[in-house]
Amino acid sequence: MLIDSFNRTIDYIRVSVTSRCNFRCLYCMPNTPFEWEPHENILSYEEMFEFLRLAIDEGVKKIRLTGGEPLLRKDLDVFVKMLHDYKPELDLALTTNGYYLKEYAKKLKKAGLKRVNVSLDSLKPEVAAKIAQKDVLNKVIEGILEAKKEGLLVKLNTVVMKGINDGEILDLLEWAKKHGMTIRFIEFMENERAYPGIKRVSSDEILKEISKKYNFKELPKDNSASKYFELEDGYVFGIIEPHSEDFCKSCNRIRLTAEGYLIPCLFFTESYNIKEAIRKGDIKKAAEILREVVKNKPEKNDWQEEEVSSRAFWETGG
Ligand SMILES: Nc1nc2c(ncn2[C@@H]2O[C@H](COP(=O)(O)OP(=O)(O)OP(=O)(O)O)[C@@H](O)[C@H]2O)c(=O)[nH]1
Ligand SMILES: C[S@@+](CC[C@H](N)C(=O)[O-])C[C@H]1O[C@@H](n2cnc3c(N)ncnc32)[C@H](O)[C@@H]1O
Ligand code: SF4
Ligand code: SF4
Repeated sequence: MLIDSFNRTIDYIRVSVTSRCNFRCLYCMPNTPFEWEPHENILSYEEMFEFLRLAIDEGVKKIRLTGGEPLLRKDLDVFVKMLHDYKPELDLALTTNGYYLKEYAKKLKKAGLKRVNVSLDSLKPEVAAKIAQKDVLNKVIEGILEAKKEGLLVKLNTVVMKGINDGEILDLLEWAKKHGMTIRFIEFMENERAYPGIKRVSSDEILKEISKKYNFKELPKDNSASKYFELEDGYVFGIIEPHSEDFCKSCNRIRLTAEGYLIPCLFFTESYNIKEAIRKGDIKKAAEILREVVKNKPEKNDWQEEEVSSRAFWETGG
């Protein structure tokens, strides 16, 4: 079992399979990064699997594939199948911008993927295009509906930004409700790479907007990043509020990047690399690094102190 210095059990790994993306979201990667890692620096699926097998044997129960845009990496379904076949009861999930989901949903489901979380920031084509800096809405919606049709459990993620999509909170909630999907509204996490003009909408403001039309009650919190709320008719939505004081108390996760960096926390730049150990077949060393990362997880992020992170979301996978 992996337990950190604050007695939190770490049983969730988010794996960024590629840093590349076909969107340029204002809150994440508004500009194309200076240069991409050369191919030889990227872990192969087999190398990632070697490490993840070790982590699973140490108690990891949930693996989420993310990016950049994970569906840009070839044969993602093959990787999903490797993980699923190793431990079918894994909570195996994907976070995607949805653009290529229509094509991939069936294959991913067949390979053993259970869940998919899709970013949906607006229902207005021109607003979605402003945020992603590309005309994306139709393809994203088609992808979401196809994933649902294939029997994947679908959640929606919305980063709420002042003056951009904060007028659509109720519309997005009602769209998600109509389609039987949970939506989570995310507080923008201030980041040096984001477009400078982006302003966060707080969880209180989001809840206030929803309360204009609905009564709801907060549900007991588990170790998910999200708080969940239930409307009177039983529909459940979520809020992800990393600026709140108790957000990190239930942290159960670390991150692995495509270049082999293990990252103790989304906010900080600290990282450790397992590539050399894995390429040498030195599993003992990789296990030592994994324990070191868990031991060095910080108690909490610095968004709570109104600081700005310099860690790129597209590398860590969010
Ligand atoms: N600050 C912070 N944000 C996180 C963390 N984990 C996820 N998020 C953010 O929460 C949002 C939703 O993340 P997802 O990729 O859907 O993953 P998840 O919330 O773990 O998904 P579920 O397993 O369905 O609960 C994204 O904006 C992530 O960047 C975390 O450990 N810290
Ligand atoms: C980095 S993306 C990678 C996966 C995929 N490309 C996507 O957009 O879903 C993972 C998550 O990070 C979120 N994210 C990126 N930058 C963020 C920021 N500055 N604040 C809050 N959430 C952010 C996205 O909304 C998405 O839910
Ligand atoms: S949030 Fe996802 S889709 Fe948007 S730029 Fe970042 S990695 Fe790409
Ligand atoms: S910000 Fe860091 S410590 Fe807090 S929940 Fe996220 S990864 Fe964990």
